[in-house]
Amino acid sequence: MSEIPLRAAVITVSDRVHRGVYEDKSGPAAQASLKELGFEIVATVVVPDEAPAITDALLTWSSKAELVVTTGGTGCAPRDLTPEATMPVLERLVPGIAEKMRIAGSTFEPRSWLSRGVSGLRGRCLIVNLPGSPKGVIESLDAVGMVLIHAIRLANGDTAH
Ligand SMILES: Nc1ncnc2c1ncn2[C@@H]1O[C@H](COP(=O)(O)OP(=O)(O)OP(=O)(O)O)[C@@H](O)[C@H]1O
Ligand SMILES: Nc1nc2c(c(=O)[nH]1)N[C@H]1C(S)=C(S)[C@@H](COP(=O)(O)O)O[C@H]1N2
Repeated sequence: MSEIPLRAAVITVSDRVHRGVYEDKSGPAAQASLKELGFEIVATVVVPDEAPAITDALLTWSSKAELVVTTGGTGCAPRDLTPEATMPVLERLVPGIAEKMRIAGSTFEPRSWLSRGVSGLRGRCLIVNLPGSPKGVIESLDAVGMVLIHAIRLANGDTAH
């Protein structure tokens, strides 16, 4: 078993959750799926659909975890800008993870193609944008769970295949 810790931070991007209009169900859904994959959840954060807040949270937690996932704000609505706030933080893209999530999602929800989420690496940390709905979170993590872990092991120097 690899010695690499599997610490994950979950960032919920939602104006309405941030304002308390409704309870965050997507963040807890991500936590549950990640725990099943063997991750320790080191942070759960809620931020509005504001680029500085999203970018700051990514910068903070990418230095303290091997995986940071965001949920929400990946769509085409005017305030959906999570991908745009994520790109400046990434050093290397891992586009296949986002592509696989969209392809897998399309079997459940044809509108999965409208998630503009990105995925990539900052140092040894893998960052992945998930869609905002709890259903989208679960479906997406189910589709890429093991791929995430392999990517993290490689990024952290465990290159055994
Ligand atoms: N964190 C969340 N918890 C529970 N439900 C959510 C969450 N994010 C999204 N959803 C559900 O998915 C739907 C579409 O996602 P959308 O991105 O519009 O929500 P949102 O990010 O909370 O929106 P906004 O940022 O405008 O408040 C929402 O109407 C809601 O039903
Ligand atoms: N697997 C999966 N992906 C999904 C969905 C879903 O239900 N399941 N919802 C789609 C919808 S309806 C939208 S609008 C986009 C963007 O959602 P977001 O803006 O909440 O991130 O995610 C898409 N991706």
